[in-house]
Amino acid sequence: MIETTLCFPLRDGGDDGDDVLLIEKRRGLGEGWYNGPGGKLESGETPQECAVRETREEVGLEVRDLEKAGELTFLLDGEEHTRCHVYRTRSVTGEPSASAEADPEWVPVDDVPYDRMWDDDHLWLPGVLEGATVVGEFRFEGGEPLDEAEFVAHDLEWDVPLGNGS
Ligand SMILES: CNc1ncnc2c1ncn2[C@@H]1O[C@H](COP(=O)(O)OP(=O)(O)OP(=O)(O)O)[C@@H](O)[C@H]1O
Repeated sequence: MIETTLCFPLRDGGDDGDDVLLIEKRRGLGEGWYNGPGGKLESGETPQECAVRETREEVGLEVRDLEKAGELTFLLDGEEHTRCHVYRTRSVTGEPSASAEADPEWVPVDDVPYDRMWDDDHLWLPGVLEGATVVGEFRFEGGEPLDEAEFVAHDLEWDVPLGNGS
């Protein structure tokens, strides 16, 4: 089971509502799709530390005061494949810059390109960007790699207390 994180930095976008910092992933799992910055936990690291590090490494932003927004489990052919800790934050400093892994872009929350993201994202990300908390389970079938498997079922529970995600 792979343990991963996603971080969704938010800023006030003026009259058009909030913006969220998304990346277009340039390599690896989910290449070519939009997502938040994030990745796999390193040994000895808490999920929150991982989300901060991955955001710094992938897009050059410093994020603080992360709020735990979701706990997602992705199953592939009935086996737990990936657990993903989801965070959001409004404490963001710096200007986003591209890396080998990611092309960053501030996007209005109302214009998130769900048709260019993982098939499950449109089910949970809108709520997360509005401030809700979610626990979800998502079933994929068809073997590795996960990003070529078929999304077949899901189960979501909203407004679950999540603590703050050590
Ligand atoms: C199945 N539905 C899904 N929906 C939304 N997001 C998903 C996801 N499944 C994986 N993710 C995220 O995708 C990133 C993989 O990235 P990451 O771990 O960096 O993979 P990659 O193979 O590039 O690894 P290395 O760069 O070699 O470490 C990581 O944030 C992970 O949480």
